[in-house]
Amino acid sequence: MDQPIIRIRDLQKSFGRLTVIDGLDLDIAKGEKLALIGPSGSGKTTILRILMTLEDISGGRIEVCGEPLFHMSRNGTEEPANDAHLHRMRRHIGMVFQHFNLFPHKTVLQNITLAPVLTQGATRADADRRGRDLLDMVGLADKADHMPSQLSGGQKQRVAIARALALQPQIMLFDEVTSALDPELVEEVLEVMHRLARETDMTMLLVTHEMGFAHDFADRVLFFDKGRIVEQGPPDQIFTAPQEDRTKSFLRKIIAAGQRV
Ligand SMILES: Nc1ncnc2c1ncn2[C@@H]1O[C@H](COP(=O)(O)OP(=O)(O)OP(=O)(O)O)[C@@H](O)[C@H]1O
Repeated sequence: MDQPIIRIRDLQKSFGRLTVIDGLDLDIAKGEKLALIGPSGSGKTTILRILMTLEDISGGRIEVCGEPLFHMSRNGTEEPANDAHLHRMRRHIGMVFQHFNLFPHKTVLQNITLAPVLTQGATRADADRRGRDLLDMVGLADKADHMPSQLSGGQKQRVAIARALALQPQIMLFDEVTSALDPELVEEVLEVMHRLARETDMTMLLVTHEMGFAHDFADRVLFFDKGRIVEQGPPDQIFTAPQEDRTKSFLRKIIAAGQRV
């Protein structure tokens, strides 16, 4: 692998006495599409939140685009060096959450243009133009002037994706983006993510309980359990010929519950 866009070494994360990430090593290549799967509580979301600097770390090292994400502070904890460093690092990464977190009193277009204008100094005209292009890309060109309350859950999530893309990140993190949606709205969101995966060279990390989607979407699937990567490989290998007992038993339960893998 050339210089990885994300490099994680011996990452540790505890909440009090609970160890959630336990010595994680991971290199992610630029443009790679990764799916993180595994039982509830295995630490998948925590990894995304750490990369987004929404959580600090208990030990180890993370580099994003060749730069450390955290520095050891004087009191011995790892944290972003200062606001300027944090701001610079956050520009690399966008995240879409399970709950869309749109600003309820802003229009759809304003939701998308607010951050580029406020944090990246974009002109209103440029932000509007790009915002409308992104709405077109997620199939919501006609909803620019609607309020979030007028949208379905699937539409809200597509706005949230457009909003994250408006900051032009190199890396996008998707945390269970369809799990709060009614089943009939899931497909429209997955379709947008498929298109992003196929048509852009963005690096994408997806935490999901939808194994069929992970299979179709990812270049590499990581199976997590208890804060460690138990097994990883191309989707065909993980889903049709898993090697580890814990992966096999996890997938057996998923299949028994009627899910496509
Ligand atoms: N802020 C927090 N304080 C204390 N414990 C936390 C906190 N955030 C997460 N945890 C715990 O860390 C563990 C890992 O949580 P995490 O959300 O990363 O798992 P996950 O694999 O994403 O699970 P799921 O698939 O259910 O989303 C869980 O036991 C969770 O309860």
